Amino acid sequence: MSESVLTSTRYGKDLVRVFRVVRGKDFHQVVEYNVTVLLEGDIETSYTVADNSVVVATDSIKNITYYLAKISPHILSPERFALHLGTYLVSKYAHIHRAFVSLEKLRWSRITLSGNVDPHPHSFVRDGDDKQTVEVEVDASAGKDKLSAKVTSGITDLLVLKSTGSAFHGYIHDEYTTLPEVTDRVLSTSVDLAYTFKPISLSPPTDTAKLEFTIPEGFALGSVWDGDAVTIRARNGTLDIFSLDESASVQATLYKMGQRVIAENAGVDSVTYKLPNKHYIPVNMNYIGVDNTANAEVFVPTSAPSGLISATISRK
Ligand SMILES: O=c1[nH]c(=O)c2[nH]c(=O)[nH]c2[nH]1
Repeated sequence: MSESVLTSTRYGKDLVRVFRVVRGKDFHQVVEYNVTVLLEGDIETSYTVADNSVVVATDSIKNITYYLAKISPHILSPERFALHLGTYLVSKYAHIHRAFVSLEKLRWSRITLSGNVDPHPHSFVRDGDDKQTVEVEVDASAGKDKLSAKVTSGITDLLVLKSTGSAFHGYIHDEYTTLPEVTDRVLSTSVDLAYTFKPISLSPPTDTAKLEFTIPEGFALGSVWDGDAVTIRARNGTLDIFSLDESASVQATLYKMGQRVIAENAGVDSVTYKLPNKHYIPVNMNYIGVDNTANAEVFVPTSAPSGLISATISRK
């Protein structure tokens, strides 16, 4: 026993599902999040000597998440809601020094009815499996009045495919090579990208009971760090490059996507892409005397194994 030592601790609530409606006069706005909240602080004794007096129950962490979803003016912005929740937790509990809030925002887009141009005021459709992601770390270890935060946001599960405009040749040929070189192929990937904003300092709540909280100026709507605007630009830029690039490889296309995110978003320091190469393999029909190679039309979609190409592109 004496040869072991507790070297890190972190705990909290995972998979908190929360939906919020904001009722305006003419329009409703809705958000659905999957939230994870983890805490670090002076909690070692709960592990080492079963001291529960230092434990904010994970059930209470869940309740705080719902309560903030009810009262936070920042609920519609995943970055700002996560910052509010993290800031609240480290401010309320003296012995909690860091809060890690991760959330996924599911797509609910307004329905436009047939024959109408205006979107419906309170009906929505899940128009894609891709999710907006946010990871916020609120750090109070330098003092409760000196809060700082790191914010990483992104997109995951954005499934794309192009039926031409992609080649792959010139790679190493040796005794292990079976892959034929191609000047035209189907390219498909499920885009996962995450961009890191410049670090920010936060104003702690002036009154934790009233939950007054000042959002850092950078994350105000319309600023270069406005999370929703960055997400829309990153999504559109990624889809543009994917469609327009005459792809020499997933690697080369990925790099162009990353350059575009850095160029278009002054508040972003770096962006990491993870792109699985979801292979579509032409079916060999030689056995029946049919050529399905040069202008292949029939493919086997394969989910495994897949290539996995990743890189981080940073501001110089
Ligand atoms: O774009 C690609 N990059 C690779 O590294 C690779 N490797 C492979 O087998 N096919 C591909 N395609």
